[in-house]
Amino acid sequence: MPESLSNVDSSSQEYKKARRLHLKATRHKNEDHNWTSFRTVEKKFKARFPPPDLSNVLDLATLNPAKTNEVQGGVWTGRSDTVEYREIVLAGHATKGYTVSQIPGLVILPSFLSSEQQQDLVKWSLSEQARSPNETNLDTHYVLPSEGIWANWLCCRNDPSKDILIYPKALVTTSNPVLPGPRQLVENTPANPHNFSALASIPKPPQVPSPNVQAVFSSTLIPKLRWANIGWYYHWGTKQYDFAQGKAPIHDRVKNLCKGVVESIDWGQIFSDVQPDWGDGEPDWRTWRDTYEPDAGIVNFYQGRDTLMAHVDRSEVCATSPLVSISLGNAAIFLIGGLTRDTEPIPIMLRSGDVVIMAGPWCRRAYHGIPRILEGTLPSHLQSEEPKWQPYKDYMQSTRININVRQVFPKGFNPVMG
Ligand SMILES: O=C(O)CCC(=O)C(=O)O
Ligand SMILES: [Fe+2]
Repeated sequence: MPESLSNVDSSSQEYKKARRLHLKATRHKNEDHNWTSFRTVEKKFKARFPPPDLSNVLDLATLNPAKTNEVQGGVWTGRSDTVEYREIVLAGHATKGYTVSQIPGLVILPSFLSSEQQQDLVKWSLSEQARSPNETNLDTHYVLPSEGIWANWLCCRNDPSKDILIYPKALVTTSNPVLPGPRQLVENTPANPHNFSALASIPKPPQVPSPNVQAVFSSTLIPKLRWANIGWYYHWGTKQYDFAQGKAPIHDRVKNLCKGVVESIDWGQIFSDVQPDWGDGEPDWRTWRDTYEPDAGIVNFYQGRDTLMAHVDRSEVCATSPLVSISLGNAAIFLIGGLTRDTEPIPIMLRSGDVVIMAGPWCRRAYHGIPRILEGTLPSHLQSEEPKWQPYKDYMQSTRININVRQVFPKGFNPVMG
């Protein structure tokens, strides 16, 4: 058994069941799959049996003495010496940053957020962001309560007499074919300043509500929440922003946090020894302190077995501007590779409170994804017994939240006015 899995109990019923299922599922394993390098690594981390070996996973928490309990208390631990990286100093911040030589423009800030900030962002994601005027995956199929699905659930959790049924949209609109679930794999044209008005004019038909869903209580819907948009609305069918829908406000809490992250990094240090090809344009990192202004994003809500397949986020006109990605709750394996799926990705452990920044032309075009949420990794500070935290604690037991914030347009540019 690999060193990193020495805590797995191979005599347990659960392990034996996983082994039985694995043997059944791999009866035809000698067949030639023709997978890309990315797909092969994804498959490895997704596997329930044998559980993945994390000895090649970059886990920067192992460098931090303050994280010893969290790291050693869990089954899942990676290592700090799997790839070449450089430590960077963050202006005005006590924690450290790291840049990985193999992925120019990737910056990892382990434990950047305090326990209080993590709790606040979990609350914000559920109670403020996953409700109108923002869109969620549930809006396609359900007429959601105006106070939001989370507030509705909090209220009837203590008083079942307040439980109201949430009705399917198909009952109130004309019904049509059922669409596949969220985050379908659609190859889209990368946006840039020259083609964005052509992309903006591609028809963006509304998602069709399923005629097969039933009226339900909010407790049934909460575990089905998968995403909520931030700022500009995203059209999943075409994988382009739908500017005609306008823009939901982007909360100061998140905007200021992301601006603080970008300002704390000395980008000269990041791009001093690696010079990715900036194409026709000048390297714009010199101006990010003034020009970085997030205007879109998504909050991803992952349940235990959810994954996010290899993809590139290329719908933003600002193709090099930093993308700031915040991890909360259970830990995950993040894979990041190269400009095609044929580059073998490097696996990185992301824990609650970590922030990742993908910046510059190379990193912003690198394939990345989440093949695995690591069960049982909710840190103790998110398991507080404080009464008001109880609903969040319960929900977070099996959840990872990722707040993924982007800049679509140069600061001050309005696509409607031009
Ligand atoms: O969950 C993550 O850490 C990454 C999410 C992501 O890549 C995305 O939302 O585009
Ligand atoms: Fe992404």
